[in-house]
Amino acid sequence: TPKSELAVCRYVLLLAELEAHQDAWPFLRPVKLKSVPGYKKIIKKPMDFFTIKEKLINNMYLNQENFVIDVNLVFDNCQKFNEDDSEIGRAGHRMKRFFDKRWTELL
Ligand SMILES: Cc1ncccc1N[C@H]1CCCS(=O)(=O)C1
Repeated sequence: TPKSELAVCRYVLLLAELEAHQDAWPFLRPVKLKSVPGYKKIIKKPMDFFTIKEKLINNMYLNQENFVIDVNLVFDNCQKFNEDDSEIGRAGHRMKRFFDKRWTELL
């Protein structure tokens, strides 16, 4: 339906903007569980922008809520594992602020 097509445009556009952001580098691919000690044990549901894109392409987001849930999972995992005052922690806060602003602007 036209409504859902417009909704999909919103996810696709926003995902592209997230991936293009200068602070996106920690979130572009799944965290390497073998090279980040503790991550596998501490973070129960890893998520990243590439995985979100694959789910979008495979039509796994039945509604926009599930898309927002996965995006927020990226940032919640980041806040859980990384100090606020760290390179990746700060990038996560900046990316979350950017996403929240753009998602609202595109409403
Ligand atoms: C988001 C996150 N949280 C905790 C640890 C690491 C990461 N991201 C890594 C992703 C692979 C490249 S990197 O290793 O530089 C950064």
